[in-house]
Amino acid sequence: MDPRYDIPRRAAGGGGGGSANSSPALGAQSRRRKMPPRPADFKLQIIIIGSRGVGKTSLMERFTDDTFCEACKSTVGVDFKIKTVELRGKKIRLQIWDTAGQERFNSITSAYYRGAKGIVLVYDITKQETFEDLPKWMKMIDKYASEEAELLLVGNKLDCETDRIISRQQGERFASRISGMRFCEASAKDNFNVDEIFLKLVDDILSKVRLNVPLRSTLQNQITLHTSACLPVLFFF
Ligand SMILES: Nc1nc2c(ncn2[C@@H]2O[C@H](COP(=O)(O)OP(=O)(O)OP(=O)(O)O)[C@@H](O)[C@H]2O)c(=O)[nH]1
Repeated sequence: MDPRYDIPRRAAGGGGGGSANSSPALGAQSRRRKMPPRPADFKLQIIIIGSRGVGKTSLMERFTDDTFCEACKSTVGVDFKIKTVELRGKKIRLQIWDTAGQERFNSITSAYYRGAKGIVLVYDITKQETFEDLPKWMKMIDKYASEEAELLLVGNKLDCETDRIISRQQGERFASRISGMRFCEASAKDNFNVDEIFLKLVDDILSKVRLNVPLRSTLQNQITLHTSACLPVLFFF
């Protein structure tokens, strides 16, 4: 067995003694395997913010790994995951920053706002205080984020409809008062609207940048990390 290719050696030599180059079959195989993955066309950062326990980590992990944790540990400082998506025929590498909801980490998390091209602000539809905290998060955005950043308000835990405290209309009304802010409800647990949140945000970022300056000069070379997966595009907005 050739340890490099996991291919039985006899496939290379046609009965023994032949070199790898003498077999068209292995030649094609090895060429295929050596092909480096197509590099991302664009790279951009998205930050997820919101009060403690609203489901920021859960939304990120559902999107990047399609997993859900019933009893996650609270995030300390910041964490991130990478996911590569295909959109408008382009390969886009997303670096998603998951921030701690606890106020004591604000001095750490605020440092990550500046580089974000998209901001996902999350509240829990079953917890009044997480909705009341939204103006506080908007102040953080005004203070630390780029004015160009795309904003998306997410009411999470839609699967808990019977415990709902914040109506959809309240969420929509809050978002409508902020210029350019989109709104949706989602469930990390049920995997409802999760891909759509991130893909729509990326699509909005791409549209906006395209109107102003060439994408490559603004979005490329911000980060260089490994690739994980590709997704189809499904919009609900
Ligand atoms: N029912 C339900 N529970 C959820 C959902 N999303 C998250 N949770 C639960 O809510 C709790 C908090 O989720 P996290 O993802 O850790 O919340 P967070 O916003 O990252 O919390 P911090 O890191 O403390 O800021 C966990 O027990 C999750 O299982 C959801 O869509 N539905």
